Amino acid sequence: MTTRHPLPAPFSTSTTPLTLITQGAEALLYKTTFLTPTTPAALKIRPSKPWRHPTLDKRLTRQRILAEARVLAKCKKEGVSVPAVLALDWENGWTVCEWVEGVTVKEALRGRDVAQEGELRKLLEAIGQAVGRLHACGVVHGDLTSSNMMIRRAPSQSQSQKEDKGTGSPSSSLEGEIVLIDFGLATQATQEEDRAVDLYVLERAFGSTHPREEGLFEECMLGAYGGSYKAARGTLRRLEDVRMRGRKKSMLG
Ligand SMILES: Nc1ncnc2c1ncn2[C@@H]1O[C@H](COP(=O)(O)OP(=O)(O)OP(=O)(O)O)[C@@H](O)[C@H]1O
Repeated sequence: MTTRHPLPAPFSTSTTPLTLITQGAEALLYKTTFLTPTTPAALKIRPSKPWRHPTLDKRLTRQRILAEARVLAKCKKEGVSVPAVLALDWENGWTVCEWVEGVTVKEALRGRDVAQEGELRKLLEAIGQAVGRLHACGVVHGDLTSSNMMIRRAPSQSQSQKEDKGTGSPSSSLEGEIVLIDFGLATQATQEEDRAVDLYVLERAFGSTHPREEGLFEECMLGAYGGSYKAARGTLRRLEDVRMRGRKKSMLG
């Protein structure tokens, strides 16, 4: 994939190849290397927005980069599984993070064999625990979806999964550590309501992206979440209110 966006220094003069992974509304994500030629890294560039006033644009870019890096640093410190921040430059709008070898939960579930129910249950429980650890340290993700969580694998496993995508072979396994990514909308929040809304966003996104797996979401993912930290049960009770409000809202159109 190529892009017309100019790369910021030092990447514009680097001899390391950059592979564009995704180009979202806010950022471009490249795979590259950092510090050593064999250390893979994820480079996230937030290009300047030509329609914004330059001063405002710089301020917003700086705020978002710093907010995301602060949350990632806090999570790392508290033992939540997230990519480590390796470097950042808010003037030029980029962050470099540790590269997570693996696939997104979305990709893994799309390529899954229906017979793998035991593995699916374990995966949903691991997601519940990962989200619980995040909430326990006072962070709300803000955009929890199956695209924003990865299953970390050994490089060889990850390669064979890519080759066997969709064949339902054993290599499309759901096993591995859950790593939460994309903290662009994350906030440091300690309110029960914020955590409940975070879960509701995930529940809705999961139901529409993975209707086959939706039935196990409550039992496995929310079940594991409920036992993952002290205030989790209260958050689950609050989730019921959030759901009710969601239903009323959709009935009223
Ligand atoms: N640290 C990482 N290691 C490996 N892959 C990553 C990493 N960070 C992101 N990715 C890959 O790049 C994709 C996009 O990343 P991310 O969600 O952070 O970018 P984004 O542009 O903000 O996306 P979105 O538009 O969905 O919010 C992910 O779905 C994942 O496949």
